[in-house]
Amino acid sequence: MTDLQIIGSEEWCIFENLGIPAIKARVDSGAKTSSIQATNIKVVNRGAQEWVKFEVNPLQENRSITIPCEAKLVDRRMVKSSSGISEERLVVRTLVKMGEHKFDLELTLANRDTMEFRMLLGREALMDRFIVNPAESFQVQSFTDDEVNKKYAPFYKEKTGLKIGLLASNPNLYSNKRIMEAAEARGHEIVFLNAELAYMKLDAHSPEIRYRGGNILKEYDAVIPRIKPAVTFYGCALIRQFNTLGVYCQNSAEAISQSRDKLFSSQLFAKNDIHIPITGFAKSPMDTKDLIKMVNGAPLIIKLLESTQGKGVVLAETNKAAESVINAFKSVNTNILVQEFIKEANGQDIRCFVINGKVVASMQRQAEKGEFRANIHQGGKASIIKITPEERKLAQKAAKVLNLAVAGVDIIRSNKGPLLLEVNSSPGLEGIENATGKDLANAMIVAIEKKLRFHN
Ligand SMILES: Nc1ncnc2c1ncn2[C@@H]1O[C@H](COP(=O)(O)OP(=O)(O)OP(=O)(O)O)[C@@H](O)[C@H]1O
Ligand SMILES: [Mg+2]
Ligand SMILES: [Mg+2]
Repeated sequence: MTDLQIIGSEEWCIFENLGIPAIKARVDSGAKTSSIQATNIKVVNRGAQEWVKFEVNPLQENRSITIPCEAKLVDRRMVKSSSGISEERLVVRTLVKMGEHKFDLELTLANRDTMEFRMLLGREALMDRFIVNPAESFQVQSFTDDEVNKKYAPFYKEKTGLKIGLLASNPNLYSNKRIMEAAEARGHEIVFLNAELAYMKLDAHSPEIRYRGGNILKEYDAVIPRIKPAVTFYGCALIRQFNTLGVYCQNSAEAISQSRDKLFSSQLFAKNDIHIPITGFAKSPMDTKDLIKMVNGAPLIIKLLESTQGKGVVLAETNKAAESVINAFKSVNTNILVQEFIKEANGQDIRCFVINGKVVASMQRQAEKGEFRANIHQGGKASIIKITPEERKLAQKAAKVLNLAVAGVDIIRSNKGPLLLEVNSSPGLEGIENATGKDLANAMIVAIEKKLRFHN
């Protein structure tokens, strides 16, 4: 017993094989296995042996130093988190150095829980080596702040770009992948933020945004909101919070929420002398007949107030059909608008991509045979189109009225001239980049640089 070394409640560990020069561990005899905070965990096969690639932020309250690590995978274990949910944790084995002691250590990769300490040293590591004196710290070896800083000096990246957050839901979407790619290519740091995993502290003195696990999101220069319709309400609250924290948001919460409300945005367009197809809206089914007459009768279009990808857009061919569809929606308290059908468009519409007030790309969409909706999701085919100066002006004005820095503006060609159909605040990139060959993701990042007067 007597030749066991005494250790304190916190100690420095060195992992030469992982490339971690020093990491402070909480000695935790309550835990069997040791654990380390790890993100971006990936299992890779090397012959018969499985390895794990992961990243460690070894310093407390410092996410700017990230060390990419690799170690042998030795086990997968189910652990119960404090909230009672079981999840799989990977266990790796690697060499640790603590003062004169060098030994193989099993480490659980803890990817989610908030860890004040980036590492816990459990019983297995202590057994037959150390005796814990919880009243003391750094009994094995101790480093001054200066020494720690020196060890980490090579890891400090010189900050050359902006720090951008992509506030969205699915990192695998074409548009999101392209935006991440474009920001990185221009030398910025971009972080994918799942809107539903962020939460806020509302406080006059120290407002915050935190992320699942407890990290505080700070030092962001800009946020690109790509909020899906299902999370508009919460996403916009987050954007306002980023704004409060002084972060530039490429589209504002106000602009996004008003563009999502087809009735409200139609009112804004009408008020600003932007031509739209004749549109009616009524609360009561008592007036349905007159509502139909008001938009010049069938065939007419019925639209759910909040819809995308053409899913909530219906063509009613006769007055009778229109009346029953309208009243059916009303009987389930669904808000709809009724609109004159632009037959002469022949299933075509025009999508203009507007950035900072300019149309930067445009395409024509042609509906599938037998379909009037030109949406790509409804089988529409895209092609390049040269828009008229009038259409360009219409698109730019619509984006301006809604105060959107990035907008997808849909226009339909009618006998009365171009009419505005709607404006999208998170226009998709795939269809229009493929059709036009333009790098719109790059244009979005350049637009942020311009707004922030950033020069590299
Ligand atoms: N009044 C109309 N007359 C003729 N065709 C129309 C009319 N309104 C819509 N369409 C067709 O239906 C498609 C879908 O309509 P709209 O863009 O209003 O709906 P959406 O579901 O919001 O689509 P998005 O995915 O573009 O947000 C349009 O792109 C157009 O091709
Ligand atoms: Mg829409
Ligand atoms: Mg549309």
